[in-house]
Amino acid sequence: MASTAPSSSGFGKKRQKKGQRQQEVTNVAESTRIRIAQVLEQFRVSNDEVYTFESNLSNRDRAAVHMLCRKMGMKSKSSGRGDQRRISVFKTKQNVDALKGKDMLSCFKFSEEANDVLQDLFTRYPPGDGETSEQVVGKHSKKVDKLRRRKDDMFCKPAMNKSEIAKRVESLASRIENNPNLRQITAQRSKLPIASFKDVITSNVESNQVVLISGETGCGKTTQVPQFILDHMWGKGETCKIVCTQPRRISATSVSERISCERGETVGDTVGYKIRLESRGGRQSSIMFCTNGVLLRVLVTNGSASFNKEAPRKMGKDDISDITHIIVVLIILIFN
Ligand SMILES: Nc1ncnc2c1ncn2[C@@H]1O[C@H](COP(=O)(O)OP(=O)(O)OP(=O)(O)O)[C@@H](O)[C@H]1O
Repeated sequence: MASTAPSSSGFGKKRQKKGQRQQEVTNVAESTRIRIAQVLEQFRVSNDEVYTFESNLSNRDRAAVHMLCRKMGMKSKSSGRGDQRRISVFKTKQNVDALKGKDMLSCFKFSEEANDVLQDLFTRYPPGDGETSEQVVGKHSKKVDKLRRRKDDMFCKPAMNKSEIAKRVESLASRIENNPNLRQITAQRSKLPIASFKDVITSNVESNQVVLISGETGCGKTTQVPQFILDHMWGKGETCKIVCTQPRRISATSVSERISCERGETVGDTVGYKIRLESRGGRQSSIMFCTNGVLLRVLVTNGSASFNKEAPRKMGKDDISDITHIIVVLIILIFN
């Protein structure tokens, strides 16, 4: 429980001030917070060292900038008086270093300890995604490496330009218009509880690295969220690769079938899957369903190619560097 008792100590005052700031930030309109986050993110990935906001920000907006800056590991300072008060944002050395290595962002780095745990886990239980244990821990030939690399383009972004994306969007709209069955499915989709959260979800996904979505069973998390993101990206004329994990192989295949059906397509077109011994779609699929094991293996082997010393795998970054969104299913059970 938060204490509201006044305190004369410096620490108490600091905490009080922090609490006030947090309160001010929660009072800032969501659209303003998103806009500020976008401006800060653009600055963070730019080569600029300082960014100064216009003097038209209110006290609350500036408080939001301070808070978001701290969250993003940057520094901020206000200067000037009255109407001329402005807030400037500065990068720290860590930001600059991270930026220098931004090509490496898609590579997951594990601590020594985590590497040991994962190595042990994968040696005992090699992830089953179609390879036999022998292939995972056994000898590795250049030929197998080459073949695997070619096969793994299913995690690459579809190569589509703006006009191809526009054609896809138009073709979906005309399929819905001309097919009564699809029209009915589309009408049902628009009545799902998650439908009214489409914009909130896409704007949050846009301005945050991690977004947690929780909703009742059947509200539409699994089938709708990947499509919200896809339609949003296509709406901007951008291609994407959305990888969604499912706890079971059967759910990975059935959900990809369901979403394909909702779009009047067959599996392997816009939506595909990759599970043990089987896959549909590939590079051309913008949404890929796979088991947690498949994704983990791809992330781990790319994050640390020499992670398993017995079987150094040089898969190259191509496997994951194209993934724009990862949707992981978390099942949280609440017992009363
Ligand atoms: N194969 C299917 N055939 C017909 N309707 C389906 C099918 N799969 C899903 N639906 C419909 O789509 C709705 C949304 O399902 P979805 O799986 O996206 O919900 P969810 O929020 O992910 O549920 P859960 O938390 O149980 O995974 C369901 O209410 C159901 O009516």
